[in-house]
Amino acid sequence: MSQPKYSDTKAENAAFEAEVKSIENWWQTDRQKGIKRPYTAKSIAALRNIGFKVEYSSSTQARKLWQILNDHNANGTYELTFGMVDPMIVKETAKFMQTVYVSGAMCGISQASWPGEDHADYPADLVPSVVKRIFNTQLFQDQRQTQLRMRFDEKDREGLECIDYLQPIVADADMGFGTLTGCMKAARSFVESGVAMIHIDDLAMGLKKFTNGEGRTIVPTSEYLSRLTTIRMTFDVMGADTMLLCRCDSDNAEFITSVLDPRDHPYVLGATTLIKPFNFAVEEGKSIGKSYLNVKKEWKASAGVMTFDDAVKQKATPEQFSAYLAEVTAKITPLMERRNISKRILVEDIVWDWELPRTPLGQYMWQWSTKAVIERAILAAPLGDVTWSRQDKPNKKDMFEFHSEVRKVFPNRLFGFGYMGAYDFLKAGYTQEEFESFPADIAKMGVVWQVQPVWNTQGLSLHARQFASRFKEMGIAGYTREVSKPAIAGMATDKYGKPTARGGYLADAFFDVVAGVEITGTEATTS
Ligand SMILES: C[C@](O)(C(=O)O)[C@H](CC(=O)O)C(=O)O
Repeated sequence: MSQPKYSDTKAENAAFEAEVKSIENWWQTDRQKGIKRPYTAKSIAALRNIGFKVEYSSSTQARKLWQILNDHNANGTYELTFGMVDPMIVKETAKFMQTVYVSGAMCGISQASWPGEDHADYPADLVPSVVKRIFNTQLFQDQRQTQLRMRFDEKDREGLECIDYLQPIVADADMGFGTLTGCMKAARSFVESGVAMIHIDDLAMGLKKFTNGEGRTIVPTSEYLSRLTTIRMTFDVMGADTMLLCRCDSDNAEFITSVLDPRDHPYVLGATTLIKPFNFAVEEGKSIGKSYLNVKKEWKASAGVMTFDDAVKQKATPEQFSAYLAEVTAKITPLMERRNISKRILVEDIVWDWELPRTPLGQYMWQWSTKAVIERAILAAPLGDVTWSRQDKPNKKDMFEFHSEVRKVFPNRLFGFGYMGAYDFLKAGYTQEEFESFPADIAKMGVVWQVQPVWNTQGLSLHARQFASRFKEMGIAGYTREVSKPAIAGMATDKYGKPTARGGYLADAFFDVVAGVEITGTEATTS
């Protein structure tokens, strides 16, 4: 019979109390102390493998990233990186980039066994598996470099490049893969992959549209906060310092899945003329061959679609409306109370119905605003380490307002920002100079981690297309001239002048060590 884990319940209590204390102490560290949890250290301890501490590489990488981003924040500078999925490309960027980004969209299109658009419909461990491959390659390249360097004596080593291959990896955790337990498992896989930071957003699963003119669909604030809490709880249970980037996709969102959270009520759209439901209008439109978008536009106009507050404003005098606003903004005011307050002040019922505009997929219509995005980001911030408001297109006013308002509440907040592939700064009203200085300008507001996520489908595709066409023309002789010779010339070489790209000497070193041959210093050979 095996030994029981504890000699008696007193020993068990002592081990449990020690675990609680160690969590409390950990939460006081510089890295952790800014996070506000809605649960206790005791609850986390009660979910742990007590007395069995695993130190994850993810924590090491997260602490490194935390330092990098805080240094940028202190200096008003920034890290600008791009999306990568191929470990060998990551290796080449190590000399120039401090971080690596693994994009969900790029994994979905190029790494899943069945490719697709950015729906996060691939297996939940796909992005972690890409991160793991990249992280293992980083370790390998670092090990290869150690082996190469240790073959030289100290003086000769001075002329050899010495690269930090272990750039922290930031990865896309999309919407958290559905259920609470799904979200937990995804977070666990990310930690085990060696990731430094993941981002999670407030989008609804399965409702992303790309080209049909429909906007994004978000989940209620409460669901977004539970996703973030689930991730944070998983990190805490694992004892991982992994960073959490709270991405908010409410900018330009058009729909919300549910109206259960009163914090969302001011932004839900309702009909002020009680016509037939939008759903019916869509069916009728279909039967006579009208496009969905036209039906939507016409229906919204006939139904007088607006927020409840706008419906009140339309009926109230300016004094009545100010009195109404003063009451409803004093605290979280659900729709029912908004109705009662407006009725008391205006002495009439406001005709307004948020069920009529529901779409054939059940979404409620939503009026996005920077204020709504700011409110979400502020609620989310204490659970995470970095904030990112994803924008459909660059917008000067929103950029400034968002970051400065969040900073009024969290003065030292770190932000991330993604440059979507189709962004056109000049069309969005920026001058060329403003565009050039944009990354540095937003860094001054705390936007310290910046990314171009979709380089794979732009830069890499462009290079591949150009190379394929050139290869067709020049053949293998041209390849040697234009590709292999310059590539080899650019590689670090071993002490005998051989290029070191794939680390053949590392492979051989394992054999040498087993055979008792010394592999360091001037006696080493690299044959
Ligand atoms: C950043 C992003 O989440 C990604 O998966 O790379 C995408 C990128 C894109 O679709 O342009 C996103 O911004 O939603």
